[in-house]
Amino acid sequence: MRFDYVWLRDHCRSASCYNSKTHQRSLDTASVDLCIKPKTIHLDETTLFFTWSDGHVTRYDLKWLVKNSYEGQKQKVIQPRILWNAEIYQQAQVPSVDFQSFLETNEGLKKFLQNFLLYGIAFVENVPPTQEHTQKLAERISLIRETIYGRMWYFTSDFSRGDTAYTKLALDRHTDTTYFQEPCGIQVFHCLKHEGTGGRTLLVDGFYAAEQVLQKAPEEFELLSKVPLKHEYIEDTGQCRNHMIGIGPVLNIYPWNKELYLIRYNNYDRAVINTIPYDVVHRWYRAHRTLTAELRRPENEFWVKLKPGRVLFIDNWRVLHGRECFTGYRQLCGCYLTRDDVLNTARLLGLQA
Ligand SMILES: C[N+](C)(C)CCCC[C@H](N)C(=O)O
Ligand SMILES: O=C(O)CCC(=O)C(=O)O
Ligand SMILES: [Fe+2]
Repeated sequence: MRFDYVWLRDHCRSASCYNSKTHQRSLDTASVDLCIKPKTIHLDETTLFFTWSDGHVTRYDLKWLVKNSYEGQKQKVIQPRILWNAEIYQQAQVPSVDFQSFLETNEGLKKFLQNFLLYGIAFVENVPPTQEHTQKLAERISLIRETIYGRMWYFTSDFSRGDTAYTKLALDRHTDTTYFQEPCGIQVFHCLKHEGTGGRTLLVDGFYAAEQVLQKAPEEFELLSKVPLKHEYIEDTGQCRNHMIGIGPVLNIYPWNKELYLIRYNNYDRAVINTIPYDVVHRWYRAHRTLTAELRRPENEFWVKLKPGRVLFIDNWRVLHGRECFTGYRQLCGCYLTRDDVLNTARLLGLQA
């Protein structure tokens, strides 16, 4: 491990530099001389001591340094996951959590969140089929993210909004709200009614597909993670007028450990490509095709029929959803959740997130 002297001064946990009650830094980092060097360095069994030229002493527990070093972080993931195709997911026999235990016990909630974090999807069973009960579930783990679609939404094939979701047509796999600078973190679906045929939900682990691209064509994975492009939502129907634009690459990775954290994939809502130069755009289409081929492999498709009482939570930064075309009357309700607040709940229950 290697540590920079400014870094070592900046992270001093002495009472005058750091408030351990609020967990906030009191030291003004801008007042640290960028050429700072310790006057003396001393090491005992467990601790490293630095005395700076003004006499201030900084001490570091060696274990703390190991944990917080760049070299240490590089080997770790922020969020442990189990990547899946249909077979892996089905074999895992991930249990659903019951409505009562989800709402009333920390164990139920923790079990649910653990599965959700690992697989990017999770179900709650025996939920009374109403919008109010669905909202209760949502508010147990997070804050509802209000969007142009409302807070809790309730939709059927009435084309009340200028989007294909509000029809009976099939929808190919995609993530939602790619046209937001920060796409919604979690999507909640509860089918309250369906009298008719078809309408099954398709789920595909986008990170599993991306991992296959990384193995087969690493330069294509790299391109998809480097090249930013736009997604756009233009609505002009009746009272609803909206124009949203979101910019970012298809694959978003942390640079220090190359861990994927967000896939932005929606071929319907992808805007005109004008952010990729001529000499790159063809390679980008090739890379996009490779990813699409992985996402479309039948063995990666997990199909479920949503039923009243069974609420589905989808990690919209990871798992793509779609639907089969349908006939008859079909009513879906749900909402989006803010990702920060789901992760907050998970961390407070002791989960790594
Ligand atoms: C879920 N709800 C029906 C409210 C919204 C649908 C949004 C559909 C949009 N094309 C997208 O993929 O973001
Ligand atoms: O109707 C469905 O099952 C899902 C439609 C959809 O993709 C959405 O609402 O985001
Ligand atoms: Fe969608």
